[in-house]
Amino acid sequence: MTPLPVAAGREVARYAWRVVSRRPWLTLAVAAATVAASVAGLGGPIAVGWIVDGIVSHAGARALIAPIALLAGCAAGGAGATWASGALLAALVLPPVGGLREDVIDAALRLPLDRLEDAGAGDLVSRTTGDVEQVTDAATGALGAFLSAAVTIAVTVVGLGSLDWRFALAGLLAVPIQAWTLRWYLREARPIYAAARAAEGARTATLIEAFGALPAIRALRLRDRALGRITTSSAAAVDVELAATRAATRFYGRLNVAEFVGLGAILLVGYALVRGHAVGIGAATTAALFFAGLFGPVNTVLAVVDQLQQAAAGLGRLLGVTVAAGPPIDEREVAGAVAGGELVARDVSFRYPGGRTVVEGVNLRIERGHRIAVVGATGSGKSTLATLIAGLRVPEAGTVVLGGRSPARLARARRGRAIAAISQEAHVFAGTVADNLRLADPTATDAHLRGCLVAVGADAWVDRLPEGLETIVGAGGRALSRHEAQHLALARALLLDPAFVILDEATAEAGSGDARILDEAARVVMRGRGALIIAHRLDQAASADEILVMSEGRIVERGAHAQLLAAGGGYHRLWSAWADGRIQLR
Ligand SMILES: Nc1ncnc2c1ncn2[C@@H]1O[C@H](COP(=O)(O)OP(=O)(O)OP(=O)(O)O)[C@@H](O)[C@H]1O
Repeated sequence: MTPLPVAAGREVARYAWRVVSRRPWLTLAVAAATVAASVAGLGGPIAVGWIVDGIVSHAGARALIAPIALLAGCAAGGAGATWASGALLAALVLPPVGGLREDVIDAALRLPLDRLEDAGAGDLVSRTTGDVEQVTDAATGALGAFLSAAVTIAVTVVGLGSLDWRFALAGLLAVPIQAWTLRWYLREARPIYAAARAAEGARTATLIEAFGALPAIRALRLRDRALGRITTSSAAAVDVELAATRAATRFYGRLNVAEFVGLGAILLVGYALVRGHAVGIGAATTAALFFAGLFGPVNTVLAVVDQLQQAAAGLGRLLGVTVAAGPPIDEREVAGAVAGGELVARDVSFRYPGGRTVVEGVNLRIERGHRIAVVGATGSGKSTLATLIAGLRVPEAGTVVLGGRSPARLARARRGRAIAAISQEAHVFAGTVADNLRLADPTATDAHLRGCLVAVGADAWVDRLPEGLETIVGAGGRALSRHEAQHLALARALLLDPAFVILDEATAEAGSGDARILDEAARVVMRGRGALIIAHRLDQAASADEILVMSEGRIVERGAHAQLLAAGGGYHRLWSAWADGRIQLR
């Protein structure tokens, strides 16, 4: 297994920059509100300093008016600014972050099938769940906390310096300890969090595998083995979590030492400055309170740095999928490629990771209006060839092109009208029958949908459904038979109106009523288009313009039905055996 790529730090920074630079005024407003909230936070210590000075100089009660007014003003202003900075930051970052999951799934759908298979479902699932949540949590909480704490620290250091530069210097004594602590923590934490994400991915993969194989696990009584694997992967994840907690505890312990050193230094400097009449007791009090007010923001910055780092790592994993998929291409490029005419495969070879070559040196040319059928024994590579021609997999050697573009590239179009592939597993999406059809064209009217169902002969059974087109089907709805699912997929392909169709369906027994209906529907879908049919029943191949006979990944014979029968070769033998019912292709 090769996990999907992770975007480099540069890509993550570029994404963050795109988010803030797209709305510069909003970004400036966030900065202004955050600074205002931090400045307002200094009002409390200053007011207390004034009160202390008033007490020391035996001033009357009137001396309290100014500090109380300052306190009230700063409290009201600070509350308003804090609210504004949170609301503005949310308006800035939440819309792009909110769309991340959809963007990643959209990108994953544009990736070649083998790339996704090689990465395993667990990788994509953990990215679209754990990583998206981490980034969203950071955007809604940690990012705001970090910004406001960082600005508060900067403003407070300036405030300390404005009282007396020696206060700022004393406060900065804590910085080397904090910096060292942070460096130590990040060095410790980074591999721990990377391991935690990996362990979580492995645990998800084990669970998905176990759920997927539930019937086999039951049938073969592999419960203990499956449970054992889940327990091992869970224990590994828990161990890493414990290591992370231990590191965090030591981290906070060391930060307490930094606070002690900094506050001690400020008090000592304050004592010396007051004795030397450089500052008043009020200013020294304000300085000590300023510094004590830094404990929270410093802890916040240092604590969320690590959450932000994890979120940045998660963002890297999410952007990695979009970078690997490349940007979506638009309909004009698809139309240009289709206008280019033929779908051509040259010397195409392919093997699954770690396996033998299953398609080798295949050449074929599909013109518009022509039908090519591929026949061969089970396992000869027909379905794999279909996915290569459809652009769902990328050849290991050789090329597949349509109008100068690779079908894999064209498959990145959101609604590619170049090539439609119908596989053996026609998936029924949860939703109404109409929803299932509209995946091909979201703007299609009900009349248009009905037209497609009538054309492929599926209108009769759809009309018999309790709510016709509006009947809920798929998971949680009415279950459709494989034949109905295939029929619906053919109607959807007709609605998509592609230039080429690749049909790889094997749902019905030869000679059955279902087979005749699906064959007729397939003929309607293929009409006027270029078509590649993976013939699981030889009668599907007989009327094709050209038949390719595949054996162990190679095309060993090619020609029209009559021509191949007359040649008396492999196709002749296959046909005779099939017609006698001695063999059954899949
Ligand atoms: N996803 C996969 N990963 C690894 N090997 C695969 C995969 N799919 C197919 N194969 C192997 O590739 C070879 C060709 O399979 P393919 O499905 O293309 O043949 P086929 O002629 O279409 O067979 P069938 O008619 O049974 O579908 C087989 O040996 C098969 O086991």
